[in-house]
Amino acid sequence: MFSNAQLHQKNERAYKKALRNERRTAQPGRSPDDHEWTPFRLAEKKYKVKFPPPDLSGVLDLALLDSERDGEIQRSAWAGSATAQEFKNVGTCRGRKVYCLPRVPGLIVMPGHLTPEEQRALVRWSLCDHAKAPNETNLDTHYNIPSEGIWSLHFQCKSALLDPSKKSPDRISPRKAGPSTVAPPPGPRQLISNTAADPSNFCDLAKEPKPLAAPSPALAHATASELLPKLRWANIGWFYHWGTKQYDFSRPRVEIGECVWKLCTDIVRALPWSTIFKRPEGGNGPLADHVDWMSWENEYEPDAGIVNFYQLKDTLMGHVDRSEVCATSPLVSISLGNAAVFLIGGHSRDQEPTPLLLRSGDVVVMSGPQCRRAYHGVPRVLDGTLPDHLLSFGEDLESELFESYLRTTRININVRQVFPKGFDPWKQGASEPISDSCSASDADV
Ligand SMILES: O=C(O)CCC(=O)C(=O)O
Ligand SMILES: [Fe+2]
Repeated sequence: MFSNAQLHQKNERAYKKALRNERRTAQPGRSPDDHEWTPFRLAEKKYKVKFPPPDLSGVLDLALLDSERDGEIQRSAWAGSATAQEFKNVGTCRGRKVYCLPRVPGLIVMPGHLTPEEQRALVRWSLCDHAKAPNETNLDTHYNIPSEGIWSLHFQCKSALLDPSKKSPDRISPRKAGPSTVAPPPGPRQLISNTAADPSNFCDLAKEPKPLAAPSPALAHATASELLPKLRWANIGWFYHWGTKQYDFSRPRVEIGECVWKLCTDIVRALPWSTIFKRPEGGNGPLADHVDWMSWENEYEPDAGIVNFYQLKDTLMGHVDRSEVCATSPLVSISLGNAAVFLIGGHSRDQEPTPLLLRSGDVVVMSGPQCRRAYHGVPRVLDGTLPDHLLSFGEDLESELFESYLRTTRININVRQVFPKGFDPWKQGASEPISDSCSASDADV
């Protein structure tokens, strides 16, 4: 087995062997000519390529500015460049530096914003506290996941392996399609482009039927440890309906975990908004006058979101988060675990995206009308980039399980505000939430 570092060195035997393999297995003529792809798709393709490893010299890697992170960067074979893209320091937030990218007004990057302790606490929160009922995960569409949640059951499976006096939990049964479930269309998952929500169409979108997704047919019983790598997302706050890509306001919102709610509100209150949205010297620069940043300090109220769990092979295709009625208020995005290439472009895929390297503990905020409705995606999770502080949870079994899970994982906590302050969905005609039962929705299992 060759190491990741060897696959990055052109004169290594491993590199040459992998290159020969790649040439043998490449299937010429399968993809359309490059000129048929939009600049966003081209960038996705570039960073997805497994071998030869993509060149990250055009990827802005702001961790390189921080000498405290030298070790973390040098231990992995991946690094971007601190000069790849234009950026400016616009002040501090909670004592850490804040950067903006002039190419994407409203995009805020805070490298290394979270301490190692905060990162470990958020990993625990994501897996132990959050990825379970009443929050929905992608696994719920297909399996009857017991209420303890997938992480606790995985822990019980592993404990039973080490201690024969402990009983291993029963295998998890697959769900059966019900009379009201709707099978997803055959073939690869459709990229449905949903209507952008706004206060004027909210009522119609809220009334659209949101049927339950049908489970995949013929799934076998499985252990929690077998299913854990298939955990892909856990819902936060208002329930999201994947079939229509709209929120389902007929289901009551689950409170956001206190630690995440507080972290996001502290960040939004402490950001130097007047500098971030300052019009460039002497001009009618691109920053619109109507950006409502002055109200965010008091009116920011996160109420929805998602925790994304990426295994090393997973990607998130370019998309726009347009289901929130409020199209400007800050979206807070927290990266944990392995690093990734994040692409952010403009309002169409025709605009070439800016690539950023996001590492564990980095926080990105997407705010204002240009950035909140910009195309963005994650074409690559970078293997071997887990920082040491996520390999030191402790000495007990659960700590070991966190460490081994994280070696192949990136977690992203993505927190949003659906409604502008003062907008009352029930006065607009949305049906009141009816029950607190946990239904299942479309998922990649
Ligand atoms: O994983 C990320 O950094 C971005 C996630 C994202 O864009 C989303 O959940 O909509
Ligand atoms: Fe997104």
